[in-house]
Amino acid sequence: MSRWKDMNKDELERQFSPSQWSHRMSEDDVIKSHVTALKEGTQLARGLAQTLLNVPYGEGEGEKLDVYVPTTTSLDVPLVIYLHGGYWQFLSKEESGFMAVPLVHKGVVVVAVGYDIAPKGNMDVMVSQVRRSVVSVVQQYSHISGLYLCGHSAGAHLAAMILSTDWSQYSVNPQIKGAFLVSGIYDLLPILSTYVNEPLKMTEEVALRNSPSQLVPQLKLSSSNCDIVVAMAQNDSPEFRKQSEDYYKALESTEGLKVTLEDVPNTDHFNIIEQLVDGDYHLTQLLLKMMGKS
Ligand SMILES: N[C@@H](CC(=O)c1ccccc1NC=O)C(=O)O
Repeated sequence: MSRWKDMNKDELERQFSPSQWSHRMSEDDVIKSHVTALKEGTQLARGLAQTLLNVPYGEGEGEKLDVYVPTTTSLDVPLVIYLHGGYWQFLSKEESGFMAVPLVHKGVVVVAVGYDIAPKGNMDVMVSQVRRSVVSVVQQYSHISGLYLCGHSAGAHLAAMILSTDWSQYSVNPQIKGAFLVSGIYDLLPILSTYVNEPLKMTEEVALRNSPSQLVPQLKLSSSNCDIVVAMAQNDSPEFRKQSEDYYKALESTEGLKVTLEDVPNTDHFNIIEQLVDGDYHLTQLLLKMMGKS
């Protein structure tokens, strides 16, 4: 039984308006504060780490990524690829280096991927871009000790689509050791009739082929050795939380996968990811532990 099918448009749009569910601030303020926190964190990271900015991973203008490099003599250097959120229509890699602050300090490479948000890009384009960014990273950084993904909101959707890739059509087969999926959307059908889809203009067919919930068998084939953390905020809306719970259940019933559901207390859709700038934050610790770097 899915609840979203019984909702009128207003209720559905409320469920998929993360800013309406924060207990900390007004709708406008929580978004403003989110963008400021991500920007400031990214500036901090760019001051602390060695950076390679605007590295192309494809021919397109928007197909660039930023690399945050630790100064380390260790041979055990994991790499995390971060996919930013913003409903596939806001934000960019320019606000996406914040999580490098504690990670680079522990000897982890962080890569923030840029992709063409709507209306320039559409769902098929964005999914293709982030998949190709992973291929490019694997080719450039063959000496890393492990490849990990982290995505927030729409970025968690894109990370889940990467895990669900049939790599036979690509030049490499990336072995992703772990994935952190934070406050994501894994079934795109409920947003089809909402304001979120206005710039995306997805048809039902596009939504279905780009829904990780429909691609669990492919994920099982492609990412069978991957540690997956599905994290949701205590104050995410019920439908957002249901997206994480349902995806977790679909993955959990799959033999061989290591999947955990993290319900992060005292967080909302925005500060659940903003706090990755802090080395003491529960999810930062969990990510470091996953990479053997705590
Ligand atoms: N209408 C959306 C807007 C939104 O999700 C958003 C806007 C700017 C930057 C990031 C956003 N979302 C999550 O990363 C909301 O209600 O939060």
